[in-house]
Amino acid sequence: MTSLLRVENLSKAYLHKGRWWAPKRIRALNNVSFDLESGQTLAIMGETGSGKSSLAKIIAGAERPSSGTVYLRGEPLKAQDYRFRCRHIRMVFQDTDASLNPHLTIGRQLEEPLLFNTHLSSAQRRETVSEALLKVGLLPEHAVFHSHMMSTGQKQRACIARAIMLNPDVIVADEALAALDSSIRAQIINLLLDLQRDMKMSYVFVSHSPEIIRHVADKVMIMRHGEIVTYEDTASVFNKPADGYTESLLQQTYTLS
Ligand SMILES: Nc1ncnc2c1ncn2[C@@H]1O[C@H](COP(=O)(O)OP(=O)(O)OP(=O)(O)O)[C@@H](O)[C@H]1O
Repeated sequence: MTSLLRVENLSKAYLHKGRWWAPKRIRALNNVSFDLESGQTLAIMGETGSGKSSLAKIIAGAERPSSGTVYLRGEPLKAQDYRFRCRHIRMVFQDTDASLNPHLTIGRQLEEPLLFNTHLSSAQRRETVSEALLKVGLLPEHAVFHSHMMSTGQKQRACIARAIMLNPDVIVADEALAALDSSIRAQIINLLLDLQRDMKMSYVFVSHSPEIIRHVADKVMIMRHGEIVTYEDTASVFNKPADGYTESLLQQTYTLS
């Protein structure tokens, strides 16, 4: 059976240009391959610089791979096909202030994906924005707010609302919970789980927190130096860590509540 998302032999190298020395190639990803099924959550863990964000950005189309292919339902995704990818794969980031435009109302920002990707009338767009705000636990009235009028938790809810506007298949969350305090974090996790159940989305979850990963993930991928060290069911990874590196990552303490 065809997987929802297939990542095949993905590699990424960055060129670090120095002023006094020759450009240096940094290999961020090296032949990474995996499959993600519909409705499942994959968590990606690894030490700083292991390639997690590079992988997340390439899946979401925010970065181009040096080589390799991402497939959605068996169809290869082309780097230039931004509109198609936008409909199906959306990204949620840690920094809500950088993600939201301070000059536009929340409603306008949520409406944008509808403007560019649908033929809905202005009244239908307003209605869809109100529905999305309610789905993420905000009020239709928040449509006229600017981001500076909202708490960090509310801003992350607005970012999630924007991500779900086009009913995507996959949401890529890169440390999306890291900036939240623990009680808000628990609420947002529950929101994401509810949305996943209702909308049958798959998640790719980059996180440093073993506790969150244990709670949300079906599968865990452990990365090191741009390569996959482990890719297994969550229970197997936690019950029997394959190596000392995985074990040390799982022993880091973060709190869920
Ligand atoms: N835009 C970029 N330009 C140059 N080098 C980059 C760029 N993005 C990432 N890198 C390099 O690629 C490697 C992998 O970085 P990446 O951000 O993917 O790792 P990470 O596991 O997400 O790290 P962290 O947990 O610190 O976010 C690192 O050596 C990093 O310095």
